[in-house]
Amino acid sequence: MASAKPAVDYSIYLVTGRDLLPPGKDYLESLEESLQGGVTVVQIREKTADTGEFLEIARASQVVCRKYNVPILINDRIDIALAIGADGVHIGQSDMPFSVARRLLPASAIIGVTCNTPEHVAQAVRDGADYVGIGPAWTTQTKKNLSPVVGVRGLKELLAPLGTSGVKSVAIGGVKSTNALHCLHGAVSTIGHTLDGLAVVSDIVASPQPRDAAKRLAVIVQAFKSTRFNSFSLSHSTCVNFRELYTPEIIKASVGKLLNAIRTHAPLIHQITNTVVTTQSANATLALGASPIMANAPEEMADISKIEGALLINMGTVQALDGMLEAGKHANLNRNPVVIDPVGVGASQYRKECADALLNTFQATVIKGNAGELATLAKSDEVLSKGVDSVGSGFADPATFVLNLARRERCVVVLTGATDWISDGRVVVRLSNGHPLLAQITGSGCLVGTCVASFCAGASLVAESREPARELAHGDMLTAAIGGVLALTVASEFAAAREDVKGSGTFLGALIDELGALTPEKIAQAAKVEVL
Ligand SMILES: Cc1ncc(COP(=O)(O)OP(=O)(O)O)c(N)n1
Ligand SMILES: Cc1ncsc1CCOP(=O)(O)O
Repeated sequence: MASAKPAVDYSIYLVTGRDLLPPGKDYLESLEESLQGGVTVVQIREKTADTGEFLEIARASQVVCRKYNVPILINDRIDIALAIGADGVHIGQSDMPFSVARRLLPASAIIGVTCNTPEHVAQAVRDGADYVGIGPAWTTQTKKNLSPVVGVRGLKELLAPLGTSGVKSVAIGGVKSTNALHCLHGAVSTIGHTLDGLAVVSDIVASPQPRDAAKRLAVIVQAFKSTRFNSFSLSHSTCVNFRELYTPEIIKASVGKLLNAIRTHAPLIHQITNTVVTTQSANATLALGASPIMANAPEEMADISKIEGALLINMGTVQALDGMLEAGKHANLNRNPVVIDPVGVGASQYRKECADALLNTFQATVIKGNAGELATLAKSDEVLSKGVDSVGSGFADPATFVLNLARRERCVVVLTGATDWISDGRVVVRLSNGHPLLAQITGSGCLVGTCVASFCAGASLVAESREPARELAHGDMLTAAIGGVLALTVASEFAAAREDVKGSGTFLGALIDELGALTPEKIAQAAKVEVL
């Protein structure tokens, strides 16, 4: 074993699995190709080999790893690690206790520990582990007796106990190039702790081209790591003064540009929405200048999400959860923004489970809801719901609430009500437009979701940077969310002021008309925007 602790780059952590090799693919050839593709650390995991065979495989693998100067770790077997002088070991919760492994191994040995709960992580930190393998992030066929899936949002909870310990972390379980960016972006603790890498078996080993498979992952991890603001951590506000970037004047001007972009490009707004508001949502989309498509079948999601636009998932009548999950995954893959409207999420346990499934399966760009809905998502009992409505006067401190929820869910949060509150985890904006008649029509909140999705598509179309390896959605989604809310609330004021509006029935028609008649100038004149 080497004398000094090797510096390990955990970015692309390959765990071997010979059973998964494609027919005809040689193990060592696959390993070497994956190293050429950018694997930065290798763990030899042999669940079926006897000791002699394991030793032979480990030795042969070490020769290949040394050629690329990549550290080699051994799964479970301290004896094999000692025998070949490996760089370290990976141990699970039911393997050799950490203290014994530490005693048996040289001081220079890297020891990594599997952690499935925050308590496991806290213990690994106390023990002095070098890194933790946290997960399972998703379900996988690769490991028997898999622990319960924690999901991307669970990874974030597992990162929290690492604190300032310096212990490194990799996510494991179902990690693939198709979900890698979601995993990295979503798994950031509230104090800004990010993953150090991704641990992968099948996405590389089962590939006939492991070099390409490793490269795909490496590009994503490197791009994520090089992003200056890859987390919603407090440190942001010390680097950039966001309140200078987002003044009310700048916001109003940017919203106008997004409205023009929608009108010019008519982006596709894919909406999986409830049966109550489908027609009015489609009409509102058309009025704004975008192009609606209402499509629920999982089979069509891959095709629909290839067209540039945005996705709205409205949980008002959850009839198509499979379609919603599939649509969200494909939207992330194609870098289309995703707006989630968790309508009535507090009304039933089923809806709560659906919302969890959605938020763990793909990364939302914007979550929009009333106080009761967002309180349910945040697991707060400060505001209660009755059906799809919020009960009571709302949060005592809505600004802090939206800021924290945005940081927790790693997206823009829109809290609707008489006053609307919007945050991306860095800036909080208060909007004070709207009219009481909005409360007299069904689905006015759903229309906000439609407008926000349309503006997100507009923001994506005019985005200055388009880096698919680094961004799950291109463009300024904070401004987009503000634009969507302003469009509906400002239009509602114009509609309510019309002489032909006699009540809620005529108001709805006038509202659609006024959405169609909105201009950047009208929005800029009427918008009541405060940046807090
Ligand atoms: C990086 C990494 N994380 C977790 C595991 C799982 O290890 P363990 O819990 O010991 O289960 P087996 O791998 O032995 O099935 C891992 N191997 N690597
Ligand atoms: C070893 C291990 N530990 C938790 S999940 C897992 C297997 C991960 O394999 P894959 O990357 O193919 O999902």
